[in-house]
Formats: sequence, structure tokens, C-alpha cells
Amino acid sequence: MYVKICGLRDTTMAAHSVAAGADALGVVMSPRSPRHATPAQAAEVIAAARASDREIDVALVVNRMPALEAAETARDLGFDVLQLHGSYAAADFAAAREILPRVWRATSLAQHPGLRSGEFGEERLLVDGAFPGSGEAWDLSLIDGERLGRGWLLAGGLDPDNVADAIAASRPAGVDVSSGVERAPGEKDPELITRFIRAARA
Ligand SMILES: O=C(O)c1ccccc1NCC(=O)[C@H](O)[C@H](O)COP(=O)(O)O
Repeated sequence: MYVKICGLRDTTMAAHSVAAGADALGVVMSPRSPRHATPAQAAEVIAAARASDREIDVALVVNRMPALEAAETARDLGFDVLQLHGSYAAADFAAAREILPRVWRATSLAQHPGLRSGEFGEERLLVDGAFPGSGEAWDLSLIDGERLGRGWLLAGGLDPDNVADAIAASRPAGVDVSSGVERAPGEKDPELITRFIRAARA
């Protein structure tokens, strides 16, 4: 089970996530988010991932930045992946991939009921709730695993207590969490991170 911890902003929590077994880290650059990171904070998270002897994917997560600007930012700061959230078009993904080959698409099934992995040429599809980073649970019965295809990640309202049931119900290739491993908006809790990763892999 591939596990991504999103909304990281400092060395301590990034290093803790890696030590606890995370496969991927996310850094949010969205000024309205309580997890908005500066380039210096992004550099801390990337450095913590690079210090590991495992390959850790570090994703720049954006929802309003123009796709080209986001891809250039991700490339220039040294991210592995660009995660585009929300209403980006297929052409945005094509343009972003010219600059950074690994681009993930994050969107909600409520908004896009016919979703399929790879339809925008993305490396991975992240199936999220309607309000990214809100911690709000959503109706997992909307998920049709066969339609979604392979390699997709589940996100939205997950936490250490519900992630095992959510995995059993929807059979994703991986999970992504932000609010569910925080003690307050934007403030990660190391114990919750450890518990989340253990529960996802149990
Ligand atoms: O986390 C945010 O504040 C955020 C803001 C704008 C765009 C995306 C954002 N987060 C993206 C993520 O990948 C979250 O981990 C995902 O939406 C799940 O969030 P949560 O329900 O809080 O676990």
C-alpha cells in the first residue's frame, strides 16, 4: 500500500513521515491553504526525502496556479512530481509534462463521475473529496474500481481510525492524507502519522 503524507512544511515532520514508512510527501503551495509552504520550506521537505535510502516521491500540490507556472516551479525547486488539483484541463497536463514528466491529477468523483486513470495522460490519479485538504469524508460507494483502472490513490477525510476500512471498501493502490494526521489545521502530529501509516499497511 503506497502512502502519501500531504501538507508538509518542515524537516522534522517530513523526516518523521519518511522514517514511519511514507512513500511520498506532498507540499502545498496554495496561499489560501493552512498548509501553504514557502520555497524554503519546500526545500526542507525535499532534503528530508533525499536523506532517505528509499526512493521517496515529493510532490508539489497546487490548485489555482497556472499549470505551466506550477510545472516550472516544481522543476526549479527540485520536486519529483506535480500534483494538479481541481479544474485543470487535459491540455494543462500536456503542457506541464513538457516541463516535468511526472504529473498527477487530483479531482473528485462527485464532480467527475466518469473518471478514469490516465485519461489526461497523468502518471497517477488521486481520487479526492470535493474539498481538498478539508478532512471531510465523502461517499466511497461512488467508487467503481474497474472504471478507475490501476494505480489510483484514495484521499479525502482519511485518518488512522478509518483508513483500513476505506481501503477494504475501495481497493486503491495507495492512500493520501493531510488533515487526518494533524492536531490543528496545518499542524502535523507525528503520532498520528505513524498510526496512519501502520493502519494503512495492516
Ligand atoms: O491540503 C490543502 O490545504 C490543499 C489545498 C489546496 C489544494 C490541495 C490541498 N491538499 C491536497 C491533498 O493532497 C490532500 O492530502 C487531500 O486533499 C486530502 O486532504 P484531507 O481530507 O485533509 O486528508
